[in-house]
Amino acid sequence: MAPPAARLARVSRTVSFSACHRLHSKSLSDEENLKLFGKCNNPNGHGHNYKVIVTVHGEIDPVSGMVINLTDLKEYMQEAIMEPLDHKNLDKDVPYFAEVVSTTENVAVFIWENLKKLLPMGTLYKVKVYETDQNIVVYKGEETVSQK
Ligand SMILES: Nc1nc2c(c(=O)[nH]1)N=C([C@H](O)[C@H](O)COP(=O)(O)OP(=O)(O)OP(=O)(O)O)CN2
Ligand SMILES: [Zn+2]
Repeated sequence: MAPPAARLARVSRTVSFSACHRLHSKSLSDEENLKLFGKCNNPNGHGHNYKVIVTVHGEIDPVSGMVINLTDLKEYMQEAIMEPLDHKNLDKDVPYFAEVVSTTENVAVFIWENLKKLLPMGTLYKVKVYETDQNIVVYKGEETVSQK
């Protein structure tokens, strides 16, 4: 008789962190930055209470009944999200954002790359970042093929 089919599931966990930032691109003049980013280019920055939902996918282990132990996922999210980002000035305290504009898109990529290093290979499925209740970014690790 055929063995029972493995069941695939997605598991999510949420964290919230507070941070401030300023939208400013080093590739643009001060005037261009102000025109592009408006109030978000305020030199002294502004703050958000970000919410992040991380989703992992994989087979439900028949012995443990888990795709991933949520206690482990909590620790990975602490290391990948809370420690580098919570109560930080993204642009000044997080080296990644010294050269990368601290948009929510790039915050999602930063979190993805950090988590990918910690999670079992191929299990990270989605990073969803709420900058506000209205402004939401989803990143699933996609890249375009380099033209270089
Ligand atoms: N594509 C993106 N656009 C913008 C981002 C971003 O991360 N990605 N970020 C901002 C600013 O950070 C800003 O804080 C958001 O401003 P706004 O849309 O005005 O949202 P608010 O909640 O401050 O204003 P409401 O009017 O209450 O919605 C801008 N653009
Ligand atoms: Zn902002």
